[in-house]
Amino acid sequence: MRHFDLVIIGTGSGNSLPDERFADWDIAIVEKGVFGGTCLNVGCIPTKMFVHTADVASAVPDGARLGVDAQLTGVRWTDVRDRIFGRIDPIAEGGRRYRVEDNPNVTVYAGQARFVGPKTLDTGTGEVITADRFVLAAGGRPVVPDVVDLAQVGYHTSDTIMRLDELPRRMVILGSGFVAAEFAHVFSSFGVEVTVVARSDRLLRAEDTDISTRFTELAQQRWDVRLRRKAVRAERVGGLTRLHLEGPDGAEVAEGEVLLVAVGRRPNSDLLDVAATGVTTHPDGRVVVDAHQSTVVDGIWALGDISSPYQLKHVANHEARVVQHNLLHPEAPVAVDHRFVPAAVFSHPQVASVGLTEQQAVDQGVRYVTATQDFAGVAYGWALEDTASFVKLLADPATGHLLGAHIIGPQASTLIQPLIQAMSFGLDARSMARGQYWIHPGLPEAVENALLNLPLD
Ligand SMILES: Cc1cc2nc3c(=O)[nH]c(=O)nc-3n(C[C@H](O)[C@H](O)[C@H](O)COP(=O)(O)OP(=O)(O)OC[C@H]3O[C@@H](n4cnc5c(N)ncnc54)[C@H](O)[C@@H]3O)c2cc1C
Ligand SMILES: NC(=O)c1ccc[n+]([C@@H]2O[C@H](COP(=O)([O-])OP(=O)(O)OC[C@H]3O[C@@H](n4cnc5c(N)ncnc54)[C@H](O)[C@@H]3O)[C@@H](O)[C@H]2O)c1
Repeated sequence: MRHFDLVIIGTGSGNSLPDERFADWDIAIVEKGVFGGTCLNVGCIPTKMFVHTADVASAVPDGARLGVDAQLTGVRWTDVRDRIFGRIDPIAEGGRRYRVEDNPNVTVYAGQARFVGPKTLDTGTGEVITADRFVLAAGGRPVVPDVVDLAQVGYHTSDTIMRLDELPRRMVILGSGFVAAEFAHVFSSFGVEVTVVARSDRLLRAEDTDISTRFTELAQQRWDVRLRRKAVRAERVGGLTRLHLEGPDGAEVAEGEVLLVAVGRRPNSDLLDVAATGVTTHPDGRVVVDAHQSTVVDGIWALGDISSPYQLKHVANHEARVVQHNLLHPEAPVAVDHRFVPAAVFSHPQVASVGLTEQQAVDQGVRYVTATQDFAGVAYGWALEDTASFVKLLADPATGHLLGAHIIGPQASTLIQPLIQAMSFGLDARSMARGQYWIHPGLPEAVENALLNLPLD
């Protein structure tokens, strides 16, 4: 049985670990799919390439509002798809080739790994290996809900929906989180009639209530949004998938040529059988790690979606940097920093957030004040003829330190960055607002005004 210094399972953020500092380590990498993981192949990167294309398409009919009459004459779906994956697929293959051909100290196993004993791994290639150290970076996978006949009828997840052969006329999306909001924007902008089926009474309900309420109102203008619905059964009739729902008005059906299931993701710890090596998991399947990303087993670390409370690439990358340091410097380990984790939903409109929502501040009994600023109240908002977008801040009234920031509107994912910076470096709201110039008449003036609106002590 071959023994390694280090085995890395998963080539998403895990693939960034071995650099020149590991040149004299004997390393195995096990990957069951293509190199690069979720973000590169089926996540952040292709979705945002589709989202930008959707933004361009949806701007055409939107022009009429401003006096620009233009017509969208078509979206060449297969050209869009092939442009995007024509760029991504070679990167994934290049990543694999780099490890296989250019890293003499790295052995790549192309198989689905599974622990079969303490620090003993079946690589899924017919070879079982052992190692002093393991890094579990095997990510997660889409949850498939318990809906009668769903498996027989067939469905897409975010893993497959971007590779469709043709655009459907209608699409049903089950779920109301990040994936649902982004793909509803993409496909509706391309001319597909989208029905979004949500269990809750709001889309993006994990966001601050003011934000998710506004997002839901706007979504209802673009998509057929069914709230408080439970999907109970699926059937396929005459080329259509029919999703049978139960809701406040009784039984009903949502139907389309294509069904996208987007009800969350779960960690791959079960398929990896981490228990066989003594690694423990939370009830939701996340591997238990300490502040150093170390599992309960000495010499086994975990990072990213398999263990993190945040299923986000920037978090997986941060945790990978922590693990990398701790592998190299076990005598001086560093801790992970999850204090101010931001996220953005690249839908239409965009939503971005960091820190506490108002509901969390109430639940935690934190003393806070809030302020909002509509984009409509600043000059660039006039240029946009914006009526729906706003910035909402929460701050400690005594110190002026920001507790949370939430933005809905164009460029929300960019506008929020200085607020993340202020929170991360302890800059108070007044100093941030008045200690720097704000370019006039830029959209960040909405952030400036929100800061000034805070009723601090
Ligand atoms: C549609 C979509 C859009 C997203 N958009 C964003 C975004 O805009 N911004 C953002 O921050 N995050 C986004 N995310 C989340 C982000 O993609 C993940 O948080 C991130 O990729 C997690 O990285 P990871 O390294 O933990 O896991 P992954 O990237 O999932 O890597 C895990 C790897 O392990 C391999 N693997 C799994 N099990 C085994 C096994 N048993 N044996 C061998 N190999 C195995 C998998 O094949 C995979 O390559 C998105 C996710 C989805 C699904
Ligand atoms: N822009 C980004 O950063 C981005 C984009 C996409 C995905 N992601 C990451 O991937 C994760 C997974 O995305 P997601 O949208 O699948 O999950 P999600 O957790 O964002 O949303 C899932 C939604 O499905 C609902 N749901 C759960 N079970 C259901 C059921 N049986 N029927 C109907 N609805 C049900 C939940 O209430 C929730 O609203 C996200 O949490 C996020 O961390 C990030």
